[in-house]
Amino acid sequence: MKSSLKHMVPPVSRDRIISQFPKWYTPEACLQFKEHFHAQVRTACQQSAGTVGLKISKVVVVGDLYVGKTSLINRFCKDNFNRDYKATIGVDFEIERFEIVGIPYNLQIWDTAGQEKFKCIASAYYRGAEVIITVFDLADIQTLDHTKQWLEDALKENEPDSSFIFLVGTKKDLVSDAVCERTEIDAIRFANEMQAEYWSVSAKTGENVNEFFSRVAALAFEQSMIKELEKTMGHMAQIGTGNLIKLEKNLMEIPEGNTQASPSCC
Ligand SMILES: Nc1nc2c(ncn2[C@@H]2O[C@H](COP(=O)(O)OP(=O)(O)OP(=O)(O)O)[C@@H](O)[C@H]2O)c(=O)[nH]1
Repeated sequence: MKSSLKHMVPPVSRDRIISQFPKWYTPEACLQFKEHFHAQVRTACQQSAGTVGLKISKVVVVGDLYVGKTSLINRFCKDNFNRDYKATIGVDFEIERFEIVGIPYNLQIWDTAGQEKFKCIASAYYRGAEVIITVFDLADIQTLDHTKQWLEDALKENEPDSSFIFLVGTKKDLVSDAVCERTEIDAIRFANEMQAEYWSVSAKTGENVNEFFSRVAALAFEQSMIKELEKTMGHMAQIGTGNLIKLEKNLMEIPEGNTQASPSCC
């Protein structure tokens, strides 16, 4: 059995540096099509590099038991893979360090138990998730059917439209390309209904795992920077006049190519 909350002190690891906006897996189910960080975010990062405090975003990973949630996280955070199954008891978490456009940034990744008997413990940790990752097994199509329920449960604990949602098919190494392509058609339909971005990955081979988490980190980081800039702009408007000025356009509405700054599906 995997222990719950076993390490309160995260292991020291090297920062993962992201300077370009990582690409989506498929344009048919992607949250944002842009190729660059938002201009205002880039400028703010350059101006404040070395002076801002550490930023952190919470990620929760949910899905049926045995779909490979722990393996996905372990492949990314520890670059290892264990063939033996050890059920997660309740929850566990890892912290992964990034440097995005010069700013230090952490993802706090919560691994939750898929077993029914641990569900009430795990669901207590859903709150405040900037990212919800719903996982299914590409080799077990039934687990895809259950992802909507997992997402619904996680969304109940969070403010509406406050989280980026990802749908991830695991164990890509276990299915042929033809089966993977067929399953992806259903998965992409699910992802669109869930307003999620879709990825197929393998924890065993590592295929798409780093690319996927880089995408998660970049989207969550940019979103948190935009929120902070909006707060600062609102604050400056208040200081400037002594009265509350309602900003006509907020940063989220500034068009930049086909950027979608809010967590919604294209
Ligand atoms: N071939 C293959 N096996 C995988 C992959 N990912 C996970 N597995 C195997 O699937 C089994 C379940 O993996 P876990 O990561 O423990 O599943 P989980 O979703 O965390 O399960 P719970 O903790 O019970 O919720 C293990 O035996 C893993 O070795 C993968 O990408 N490829």
